[in-house]
Amino acid sequence: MSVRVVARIRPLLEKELDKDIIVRPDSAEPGKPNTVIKIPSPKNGAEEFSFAFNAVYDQSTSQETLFTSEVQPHLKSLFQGYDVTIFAYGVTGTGKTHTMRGGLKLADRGVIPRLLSGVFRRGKKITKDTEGSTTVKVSLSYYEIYNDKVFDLLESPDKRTPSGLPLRAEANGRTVVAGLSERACEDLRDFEKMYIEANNNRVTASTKLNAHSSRSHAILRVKVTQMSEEMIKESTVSAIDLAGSEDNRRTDNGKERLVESAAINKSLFVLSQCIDAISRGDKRIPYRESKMTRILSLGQNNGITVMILNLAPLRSYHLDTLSSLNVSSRAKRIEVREIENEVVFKQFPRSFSSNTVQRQPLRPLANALSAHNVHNGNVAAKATVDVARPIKSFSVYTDKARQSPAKTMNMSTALPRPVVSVSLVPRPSAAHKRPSDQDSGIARPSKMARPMTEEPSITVTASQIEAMVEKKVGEILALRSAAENIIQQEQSPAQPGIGEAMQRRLEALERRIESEERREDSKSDGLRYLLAARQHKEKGDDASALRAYELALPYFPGQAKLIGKIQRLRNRLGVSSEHSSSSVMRSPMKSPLRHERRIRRPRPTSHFERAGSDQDDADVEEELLDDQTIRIQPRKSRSKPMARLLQVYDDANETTTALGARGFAASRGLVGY
Ligand SMILES: Nc1ncnc2c1ncn2[C@@H]1O[C@H](COP(=O)(O)OP(=O)(O)OP(=O)(O)O)[C@@H](O)[C@H]1O
Repeated sequence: MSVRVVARIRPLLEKELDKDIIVRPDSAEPGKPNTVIKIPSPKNGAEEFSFAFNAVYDQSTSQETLFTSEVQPHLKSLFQGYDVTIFAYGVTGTGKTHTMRGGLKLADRGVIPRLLSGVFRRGKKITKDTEGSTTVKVSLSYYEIYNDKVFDLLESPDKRTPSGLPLRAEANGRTVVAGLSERACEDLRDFEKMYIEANNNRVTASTKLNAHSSRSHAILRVKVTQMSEEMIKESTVSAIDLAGSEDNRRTDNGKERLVESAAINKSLFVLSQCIDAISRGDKRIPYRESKMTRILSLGQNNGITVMILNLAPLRSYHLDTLSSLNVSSRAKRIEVREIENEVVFKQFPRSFSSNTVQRQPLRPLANALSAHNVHNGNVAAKATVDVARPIKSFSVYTDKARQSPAKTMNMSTALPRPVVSVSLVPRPSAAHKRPSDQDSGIARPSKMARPMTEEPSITVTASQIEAMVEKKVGEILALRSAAENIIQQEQSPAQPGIGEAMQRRLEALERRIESEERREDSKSDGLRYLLAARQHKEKGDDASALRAYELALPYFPGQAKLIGKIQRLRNRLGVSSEHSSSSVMRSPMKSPLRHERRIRRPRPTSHFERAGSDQDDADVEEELLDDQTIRIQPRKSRSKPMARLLQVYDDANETTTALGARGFAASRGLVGY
């Protein structure tokens, strides 16, 4: 299943005028719900761009409507064992926090409090329906990523260390925050108290564009654990309120806000690079370039992902809006594997005589091998993870390629699914499927054990199944006992305290690595933008080059030549500094990730020289790069003149229009991050 991307247009705020509205919702066919956003071309007002989404919500959409349409349907999936991720994306001041958190009044409550209310309600119902034999526990963790550092929002700010909490990759491929607190939450009242307190710990500040601007990405993780005598099922819903990208010429940000802004913009820039890379099918996705993308792991995370694109309808947001429309319309092509977390069975049957009916299902065993989500207490499953580390996989297809699901990469197709399968995990019913999937009539791409191509028909006799089950159970029990032995050895009284001391040393080492990585990162980020800018310039994409230079500026504050170069580019593009191209015209096909690739290797000598005023520009980079002790040789000649064309993507019609870069960029371009 691909990431579901929906757009929400916020209403006008005080002092905003109807006449300035340029974003409008539309439907793909008359009489159908809105799924298209239309926005004029910045170059030619008579021309309109269309961007198609899974759903579009207009200014009048209430918090309740958004929740019942986009979030509530996934509650059922959550309790079936799927992980769910919901995140709000958009420019500063477009309504992300309003959407996710909302106001205090009942009608204004956003996605998060409604989600929790739904979780508690459903949990209670399950306990009631099973007459108490299944209990549901809810626990929360809540943290922010501020200036690329992770801070626990459930801890008071005075407990924060300057370097924040480290990230750790788990054997199953997930990235987790080490040392994050997790609080049990009994009911909605309990949650609200915790949530309000935690939000007071979040960094917000007033900017010119938003009186209560979030200066951090906030991630709430709600873990739902269902327990009965036989099994433990765990699943997580993550609700993420991203900080908004911002144009610092419009924010009037001072020094502190500028540093925050650079961190926000950088992480969103990396997010757009990841989206680009995934939608192109690149092997390397630059998740590691920022903490936010590591945690979000878009396209790597299993389960269900919903991206809510928040939009302001106004002309003053024109380029930023185009930018986020471009990024998010590509995000909807990202394929995520929708697989259930495996159930952890508390006991395996002791014997498997032919009249034993309750055989452990083949599916959970297969899932245990893939170990997507392993309950802490299950040693056997943990050991299995270590043995067979799952392959991180994601699948990508373009909208057009939907008809050919065979293109989708899914490692799970390697597992043949027997015709007979006994599972305690209910398979989602048709009612569970998303409306978009039902409408389209397109077969939903794979769950873990669901082959994409036609299922091979395997005839398996009852005794064969029994033998298979017995073999698998034997393997798992052997692994479990091996793992238990290891743990016993580690806990042996002959070596008191070794585990703890070792743990402390490992954590200290990890913190050191993290802080060194961070130092390196901040040094290299500026250089990376510079090089990206240079590559855009070489391709004749001045608007993107300008954007990258602007992103580089906070890393080289007051650098006169860099400022001069930005000014020259602005003049050349006819962009005023007031509304400069904080967003940069870039086609969905043109990705800054390409910079990523080249950035790491110094370019060959023949790539770095240009005549006229461009030579000055080359000097700036070289000077700055020299400062950072990285030498890049001047380019002698330019072998291939680059076509100065920009592709503008019309997602609804799936067409691209080529525009002259200079001409188009002169009216300011689209797509930054
Ligand atoms: N759907 C809506 N209905 C009413 N008011 C809204 C809506 N969306 C946003 N607003 C208002 O718009 C303003 C900006 O919204 P909000 O703070 O949620 O933006 P944001 O995208 O989270 O910004 P930032 O990225 O700076 O944190 C707030 O005053 C908020 O109440």
